[in-house]
Amino acid sequence: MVSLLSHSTSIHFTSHLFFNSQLCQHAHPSQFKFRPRRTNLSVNSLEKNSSFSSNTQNQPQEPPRTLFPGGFKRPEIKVPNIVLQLSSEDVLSDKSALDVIDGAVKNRVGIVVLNGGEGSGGKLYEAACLLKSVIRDRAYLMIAERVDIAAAVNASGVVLSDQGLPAIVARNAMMDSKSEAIVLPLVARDVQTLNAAVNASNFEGADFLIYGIDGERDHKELVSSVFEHVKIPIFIMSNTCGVEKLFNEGSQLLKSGASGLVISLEELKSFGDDDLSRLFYSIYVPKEPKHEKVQSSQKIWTLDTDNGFPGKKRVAGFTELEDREQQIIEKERSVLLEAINVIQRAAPLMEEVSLLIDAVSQLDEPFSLVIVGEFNSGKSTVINALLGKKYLKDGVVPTTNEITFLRYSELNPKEQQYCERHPDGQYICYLPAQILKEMIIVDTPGTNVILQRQQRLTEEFVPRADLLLFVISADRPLTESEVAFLGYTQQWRKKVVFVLNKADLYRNASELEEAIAFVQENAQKLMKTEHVTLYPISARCALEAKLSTSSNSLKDYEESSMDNSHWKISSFYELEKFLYSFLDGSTSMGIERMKLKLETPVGIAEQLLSACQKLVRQECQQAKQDFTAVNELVISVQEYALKMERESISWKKQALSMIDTTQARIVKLIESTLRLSNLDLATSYVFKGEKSASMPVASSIRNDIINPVLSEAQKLLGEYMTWLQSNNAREGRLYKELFEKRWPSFIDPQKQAQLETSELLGRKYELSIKIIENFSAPAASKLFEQEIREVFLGTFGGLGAAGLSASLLTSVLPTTLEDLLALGLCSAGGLLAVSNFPARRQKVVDKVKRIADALACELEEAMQKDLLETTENLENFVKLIGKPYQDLMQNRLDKLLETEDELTKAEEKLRTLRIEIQNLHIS
Ligand SMILES: Nc1nc2c(ncn2[C@@H]2O[C@H](COP(=O)(O)OP(=O)(O)OP(=O)(O)O)[C@@H](O)[C@H]2O)c(=O)[nH]1
Repeated sequence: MVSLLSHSTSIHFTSHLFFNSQLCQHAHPSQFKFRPRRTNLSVNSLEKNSSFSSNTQNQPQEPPRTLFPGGFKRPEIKVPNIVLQLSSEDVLSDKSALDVIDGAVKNRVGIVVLNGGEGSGGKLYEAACLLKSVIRDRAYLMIAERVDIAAAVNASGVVLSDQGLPAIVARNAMMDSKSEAIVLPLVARDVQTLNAAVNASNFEGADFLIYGIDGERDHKELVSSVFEHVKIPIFIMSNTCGVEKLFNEGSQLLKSGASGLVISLEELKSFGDDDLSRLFYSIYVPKEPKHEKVQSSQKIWTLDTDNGFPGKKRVAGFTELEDREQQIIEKERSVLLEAINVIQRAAPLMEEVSLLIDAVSQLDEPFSLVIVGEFNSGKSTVINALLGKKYLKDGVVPTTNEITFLRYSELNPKEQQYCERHPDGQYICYLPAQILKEMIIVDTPGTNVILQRQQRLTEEFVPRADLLLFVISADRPLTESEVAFLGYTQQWRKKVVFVLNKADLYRNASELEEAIAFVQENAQKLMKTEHVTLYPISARCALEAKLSTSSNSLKDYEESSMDNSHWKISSFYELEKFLYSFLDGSTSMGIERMKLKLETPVGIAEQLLSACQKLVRQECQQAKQDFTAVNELVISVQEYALKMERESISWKKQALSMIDTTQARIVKLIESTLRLSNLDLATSYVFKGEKSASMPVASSIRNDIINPVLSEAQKLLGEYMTWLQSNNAREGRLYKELFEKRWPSFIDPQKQAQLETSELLGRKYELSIKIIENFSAPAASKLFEQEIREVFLGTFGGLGAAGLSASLLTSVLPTTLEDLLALGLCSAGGLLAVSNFPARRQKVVDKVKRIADALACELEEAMQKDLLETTENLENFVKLIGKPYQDLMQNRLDKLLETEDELTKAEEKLRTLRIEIQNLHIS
């Protein structure tokens, strides 16, 4: 099984090893993962996407969800592990239960199964919700039988009983409800018999089994048959009572091959953490010295395996090149580690980086030949034929359910092979076959199967392959789904060797030639190459031929195949020759192998880096747009200022017209007062001079004109200020909301709280109101009175009574001109003085106008200042709230550009490395 997690953590049993499925569903927009940012796939489209079904090409192309073709990743189950089985009553009525579970998922328990018990669906749901909130993503939460509840609480999967739903139905229903999820749901079976176990694992594609045993007999059956036939993890549920007994039984079962125990809440409470640790460690034995024989009775799970392959580490290759290869490996390791670093920084949620981490950890491993093809195409038979013995099972229905590594080991003569499930989940078989001395052969589950888990396993493994042996069955040469799968392998730029198997099915040579031409022609087109390596073979015949010879050594077989002129055998020999030549470092093929091996991680790194580049480029673009947008938003406040300026004109007009009207009224009053005919007034001024009482005109100016207009002006300016402030506050709020809505992730609540609009936009100056407040009506009226008095005095002071009496005549005459005429007639002596009267009066009028104009000017200026201060206030406010956004965006942009640069440098280093690998040659 492919491990997508760091091997450095491989031996820890519990929580942190679990794939963080929740994480997958909540990608931060600024952080990339190959996640369904936009996908909202229906079940149908999921199904279409999930396998290379024959109609794949006719479907509208969805952008890929991940680099894996189906867009899904399998959840991984770490073994050994503890499954905690609970009922809803356990969760709902036992108050201490949640604390115990919380502690357990932190340490030892990796899977929690919730049974309905006697409770209703409602109770089960309630218990599931509680459990989910406690467990979070630290362990898998599985619900027994109820797919609906599992989906509703976003559980990791379901456990089905023997009589429960078919696994595929349950899986599809879960996927339907989690259409955004990238991780496939888990489906487990609760079984009691060997048949049910085999059925669930091999035909249903269950992810793991819970196997209930009852007593000694069951125990023996388990060891002898179930563990032999079933490769998926098996967790044992025993009815043994007592902690000590359970402990002993558990440790024996673990040693025999069980993946873990199923325990109840009661048992969990009585087992301490230490007991559980002891239980797991009891199955480990000290690491055997390399090269020593592996005893099947004593499975070894070494604690210090730092990669997926326990066993000896060696690099195949011809001596002359070994040093050079080793040098390149060392350089490659450092370049790749750097690339991993950059990728993890550029796209922290890109889980595919685990492919590269795995590939780096396997740099020292032997070459891997990975056999792929549709189910039933004869992959296992091809491998058996290569190995010279029927090590792997074959059959007409899908038989390979796990990625199986075949590695070399010299076993004792009685033993054929020894297989074990590595804690990382990989299935490894050690065989004494010659060809494995130089390469690891990897058997994969067939593609185009109804069992999605198997399909995913193979897809996930493809990037790690050094060479793919693509087995095509002669009875269906190059199906549409094979074409799609081939396309996927090319996405990873894999070298592919084609095998047209079951060639014995053709009736004659011309049929065979036709099929070869067909496959070759299409493969050339698909792989866009002139040269396609294709071997038509009959693995079955080749195996039979090998088995019929006394020894399975290459030499014997060679002789036997030479004797046998039949092409069915000789063609297989050709394939074998090709593979062996591949292993010989002294030949160009051997160099080719070395290059392929070295290029595998480079290819993965290139893919990931280019995906990262694309992502970072997109983010950069987005960041630039955001940066421009935020700057534009800050600047846009100037438009608001202009708009306010425009609208303030009408306010100013109103205020000025008030002054104008007042001035006109005062002028009118002055004109009507300053008349020669206004004898009473004149007399009173002339005779009483300064001592005369306040004139009625003055109080009229003050009380009837200025005072009312002042209060009116105050009201108007108050409204003006309110208009300014409310517009400002509204606009400020709008800006604040705009920033927050548009870039919600940038908000720092603490800082934001300090930026309350009311405070920043509150009233401060109100100059225009002050101008009016400072305008004193008594002072103004006094001034006017003074002026009027002076006019009278200046006119009549020197005339005496005669002049004045003459003016009596005029008291009935209405106009000033008439006044003058009358005066002129009456007293030529007073003419000069009196004739100045209109000019004096005009002076007063002018003075009034001047005062009014000055006031108007002052007020307009103050109103303008108020306006500017308010809009500036808003501008400053917008600048202030925009600043953190501008800074953050600038920062983000700088970081992205830096990351882009780092990615480019990493790509350049990879390019150089690739060239160095390409330049490897036999000296
Ligand atoms: N006629 C003929 N049958 C073959 C040949 N090779 C394999 N078969 C048969 O094809 C069937 C499938 O073979 P397997 O080797 O199990 O195929 P597989 O690809 O490993 O199948 P999965 O593991 O299920 O993917 C078996 O019945 C084999 O006996 C061959 O060369 N000729």
